[in-house]
Amino acid sequence: MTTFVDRVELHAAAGNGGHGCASVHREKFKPLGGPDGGNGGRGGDVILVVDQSVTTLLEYHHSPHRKATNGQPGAGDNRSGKDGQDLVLPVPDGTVVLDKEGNVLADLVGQGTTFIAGQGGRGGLGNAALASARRKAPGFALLGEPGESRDVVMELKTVADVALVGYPSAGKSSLISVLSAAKPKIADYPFTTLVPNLGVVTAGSTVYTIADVPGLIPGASQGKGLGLEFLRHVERCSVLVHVLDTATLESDRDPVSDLDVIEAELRQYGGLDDRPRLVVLNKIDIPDGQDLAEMIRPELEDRGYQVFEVSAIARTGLKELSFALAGIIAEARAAKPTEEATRIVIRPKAVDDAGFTVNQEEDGIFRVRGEKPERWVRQTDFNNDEAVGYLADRLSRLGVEDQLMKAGARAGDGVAIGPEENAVVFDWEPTMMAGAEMLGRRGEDHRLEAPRPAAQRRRDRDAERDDVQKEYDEFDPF
Ligand SMILES: Nc1nc2c(ncn2[C@@H]2O[C@H](COP(=O)(O)OP(=O)(O)OP(=O)(O)O)[C@@H](O)[C@H]2O)c(=O)[nH]1
Ligand SMILES: [Mg+2]
Repeated sequence: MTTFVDRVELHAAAGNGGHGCASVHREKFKPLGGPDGGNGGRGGDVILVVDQSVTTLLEYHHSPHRKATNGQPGAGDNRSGKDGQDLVLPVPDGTVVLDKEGNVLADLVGQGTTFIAGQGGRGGLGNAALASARRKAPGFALLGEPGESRDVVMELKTVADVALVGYPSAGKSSLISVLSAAKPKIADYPFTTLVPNLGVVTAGSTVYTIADVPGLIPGASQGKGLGLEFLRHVERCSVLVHVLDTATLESDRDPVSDLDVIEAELRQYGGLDDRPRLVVLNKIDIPDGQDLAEMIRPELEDRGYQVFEVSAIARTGLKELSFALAGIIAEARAAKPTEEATRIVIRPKAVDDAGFTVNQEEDGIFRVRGEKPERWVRQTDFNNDEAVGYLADRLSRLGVEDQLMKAGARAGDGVAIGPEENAVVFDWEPTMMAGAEMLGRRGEDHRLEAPRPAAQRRRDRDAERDDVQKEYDEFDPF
């Protein structure tokens, strides 16, 4: 039996960035030759790419954890670390990527369409790159950033040429099993098919795909039964085939009213009106079925349908059906102007790149959120005072200090940078951030210290800021 997995969870872990290197050039008779620590390499991305030769998500069902390689650390003598390798994961055409809450992140259609599921971490700058007029020989380097780790859900919206629609037990799965090499599960009770099956049919020189999906019942378009799940798959097919049961034992049904019910559901769902349709009358191996088929054929043809009488069990009428479908598909393909150009899906930016927010929380802590401040914190080696000072300069230049002050933060207040689960917490000292390791001064109450007059404080800060500003005008690594 072929297993068809159309919904999987993927845990994508991008590679970490390599750390920058802090090193001093050494040469005979030149004891202090200047900083020459190289930058760390970028961590590899985890990238999803549509590959039309891939038909299921089964592989990710079996091994859902995927990791790209890390960037290498920088080295002395200005040697940069090697970048990590991107991990390219092939996915079937029609894969929809969602987050855990069910929001669509990307809809991947067309060979080569890509989506970055996990972004590799940036490499840290080495001390050579961090040198500036003011900081001629930095004794520190930036850390590489951890790669992005993300859980996504991938769903397959079938991209088949033909969709078989009909009531449960009309014989859709049986039909696909005899038209193609697919071996779907077939049983004698409703809703056998829980996920779509995909079969490949060869008729003459035309090769096309046919999707077998869960049976429809009245109310499907409103989400009854597996209706919506099912209709999601039909959306992309270019031909619809009504599979009608000519031998149903349910007394209140007959093929023509079945057809009306299904058509009403399709109309309700919408967007499928332009798709060509044809009708298959199945189960004519049963004598009553054969009689009924002959009786209703004229009515269906009057409605404009091309009608095929078949038996999936006795395998009759199949050739005519598969060649008729091949004809319609060949025509549809010829009418399609050109192959859709490869579309690159660029992941939307999560937060405003330049911005950050400061909020005081219930416990009195001031929380700073924003891409840059959070990144800078990740890049900082808190065991190195100079690196911590550099971080303080960066934050001050971005205006984080100003905002903290506006939000009412006072010297000694707790400031957290980053999300709740993963933040770095400081005791705040204006224009000088101390690392968490320097928190030892318990018992001192900053509020008791005589504060500088506000105007003086501002002047001092501005003077310092100008200095920092100048340095940054001269050099900004990002
Ligand atoms: N006699 C006869 N029985 C058939 C024929 N085609 C299918 N059946 C039987 O009808 C039952 C349902 O067939 P399926 O192929 O599972 O029907 P389905 O349309 O896929 O059903 P769902 O997946 O529930 O929507 C099975 O017991 C089949 O053996 C046929 O041509 N003749
Ligand atoms: Mg079925």
